[in-house]
Amino acid sequence: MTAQKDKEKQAAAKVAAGMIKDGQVVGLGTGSTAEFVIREIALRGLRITGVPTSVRTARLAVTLGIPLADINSVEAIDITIDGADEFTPELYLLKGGGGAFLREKIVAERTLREIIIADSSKLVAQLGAFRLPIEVIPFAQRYVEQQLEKLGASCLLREGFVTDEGNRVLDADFGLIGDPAALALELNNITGLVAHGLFINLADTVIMGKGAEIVRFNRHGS
Ligand SMILES: O=C(CO)[C@H](O)[C@H](O)COP(=O)(O)O
Repeated sequence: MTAQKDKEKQAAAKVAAGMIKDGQVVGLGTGSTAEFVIREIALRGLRITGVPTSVRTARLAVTLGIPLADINSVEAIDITIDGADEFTPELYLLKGGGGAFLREKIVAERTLREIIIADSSKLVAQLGAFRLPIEVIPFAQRYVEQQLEKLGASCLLREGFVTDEGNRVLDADFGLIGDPAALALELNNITGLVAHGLFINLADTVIMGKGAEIVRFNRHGS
């Protein structure tokens, strides 16, 4: 199963790498799927400047000889390739299994094209089988938990995990999420909640490996 998933991830990564042009500023995602595209960029000798979404990704890129830029030194990011834990055909994403979703979301907000690559297990009709990651500043942990409980979630603290920004992650179970856009707005209003893993209207395209095929999903109007 894992071998099949890896083949699908790799096939999607190859297609995504083919969308990158020399000279571009490229957002580099985090996770096992994103790793395939980072390796593919190095393998093809693409002359890009990478903007990493995590310390983990930065380390991998440096090891592979990919030049990096600080996000605050670039005016725009041409294209970003990242993974997701779940996505719907409408291109709502649930991200953050790897805990890098705050930086991933900032990079996604700043990129001209957000491309998500995935194996076929990530496609769902409704988000929420995967717990929703929520990044909180340590001081607000209990307060945010209480607010999430009021919204119907049960939370698990990701034990022993600290984000690249020094924060904690709560993995929240909301059950299946009927209206991700509405939930995202509610979460955005909680003080001390730094980021959540719902990506609404951020992905332009999902490239999914499915067996020997590649299936593309495009956001309406993008
Ligand atoms: O959001 C993420 C990290 O914060 C990853 O994209 C997501 O967890 C998917 O990971 P993988 O490609 O290993 O399945």
